[in-house]
Amino acid sequence: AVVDALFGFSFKPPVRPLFEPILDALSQTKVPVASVDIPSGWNVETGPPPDAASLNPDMLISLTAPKLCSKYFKGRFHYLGGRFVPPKLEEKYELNLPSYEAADQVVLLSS
Ligand SMILES: NC(=O)C1=CN([C@@H]2O[C@H](COP(=O)(O)OP(=O)(O)OC[C@H]3O[C@@H](n4cnc5c(N)ncnc54)[C@H](OP(=O)(O)O)[C@@H]3O)[C@@H](O)[C@H]2O)[C@@H](O)CC1
Repeated sequence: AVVDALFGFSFKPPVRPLFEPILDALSQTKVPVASVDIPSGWNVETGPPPDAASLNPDMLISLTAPKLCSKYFKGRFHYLGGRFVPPKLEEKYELNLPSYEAADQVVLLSS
């Protein structure tokens, strides 16, 4: 698998030309791609760019809490990691995080 951790929630489209070949390779490869938090090139809320061939990873590992763009994820496995949110913060922002099993650091949200 290829781990995609190039851009996250601070990415502002359009991608600068220097990075275009990397995003093209990521979106065209037949090797499964595992994206960390935000698939590179996606908007944190609105997801894949509408006017470009975008990256569609096979796996998404959301961090802390799934971002809005995760509803556009069509791959096989969606995990959540980042088991460090204090309960008071979780309540304040109504994060409704799932329960982690035992000492697990990730939880499978959908497959
Ligand atoms: N912070 C936290 O509390 C937490 C953070 N977390 C994690 O960190 C991730 C966010 O990391 P991040 O904010 O450091 O930025 P990220 O989006 O990975 O990269 C920015 C870089 O991209 C560049 N760049 C931007 N646009 C570009 C373009 N069009 N074309 C080319 N380059 C462009 C930009 O360059 P610059 O504009 O500064 O020159 C900069 O170098 C987030 O997704 C989550 O996974 C979580 O664990 C939760 C807690």
